[in-house]
Amino acid sequence: MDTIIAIKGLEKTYASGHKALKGIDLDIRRGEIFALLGPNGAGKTTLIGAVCGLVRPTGGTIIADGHDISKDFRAARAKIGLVPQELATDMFVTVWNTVAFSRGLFGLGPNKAYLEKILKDLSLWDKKDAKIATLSGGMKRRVLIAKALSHEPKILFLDEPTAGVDVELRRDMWQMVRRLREQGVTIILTTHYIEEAEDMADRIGVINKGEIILVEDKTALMRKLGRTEVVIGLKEPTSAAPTISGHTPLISEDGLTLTYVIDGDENDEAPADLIKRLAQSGMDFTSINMNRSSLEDIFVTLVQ
Ligand SMILES: Nc1ncnc2c1ncn2[C@@H]1O[C@H](COP(=O)(O)OP(=O)(O)OP(=O)(O)O)[C@@H](O)[C@H]1O
Repeated sequence: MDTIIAIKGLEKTYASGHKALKGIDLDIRRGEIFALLGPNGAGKTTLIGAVCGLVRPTGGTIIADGHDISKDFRAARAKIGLVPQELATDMFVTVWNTVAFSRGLFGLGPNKAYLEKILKDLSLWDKKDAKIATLSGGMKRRVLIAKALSHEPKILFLDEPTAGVDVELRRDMWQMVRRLREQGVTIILTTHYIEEAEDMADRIGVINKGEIILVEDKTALMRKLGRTEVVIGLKEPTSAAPTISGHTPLISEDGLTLTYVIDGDENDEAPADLIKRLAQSGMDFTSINMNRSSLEDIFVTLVQ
């Protein structure tokens, strides 16, 4: 497996004495989309900050594309683009100039064709001469992304990219993320919108109280921890719940609803099989509902 970021024993204790990262070990694979999930205050921003050189770790090592962040910072940082949560500076500069300036910070010469392409991809081209202060919140977000991409990074961090963003920008953003991945860029994102991680990510990491509690392939995670509830509405109340293929249902108080729970690691056909057998048993049912647990359910269970 080709690792692009290797984090070992990473610790951060703030001056306040708060331990925000407690010995993080994490490998990010080249070319993947990795979603880092965690509740408020879990340490996501601190972890990203440490990799991007904004937070000075108090222990451990970070290697980004072969460069040690603390010993070889400039070379490591040149590989990384960061889309932070907020735009801090540059209010009176034009879109074009701020993006070109960001590129220059990495010692790269101007590349008009490249900058034009990213501005066009982000629907910012017609705003290229507008001052940042005159842009809407969504447009400012697009500028942040353009700045992060200005030096052609191999690794892109997106910290809560879609918080407070409208539907159109969210869609554009994910299209762009997919395009970048196709070009071989590795993407690490944090999000509170778990359905986005479910849609986009190849792997999921969960951080809680400064510790990584799980890193898993998304599909494997859904399979392992996800479950399906088959809810059967009955015509007549029952008190005797039929056990089918080893599954004993929960019976509602009125005896009219049976809920069978099928674990995620069972056969894909298990729910259909169960329904067929119920029908064969002669039971008279009026409705069938299937609820699959989402990544959100899995996440809440894990963090609890
Ligand atoms: N500069 C700082 N000084 C002291 N404590 C800090 C500092 N920055 C962050 N913390 C604390 O470290 C912990 C981790 O914060 P961090 O911002 O990394 O969490 P997060 O997972 O990004 O949270 P959120 O989802 O709310 O953005 C929190 O308890 C926070 O209060």
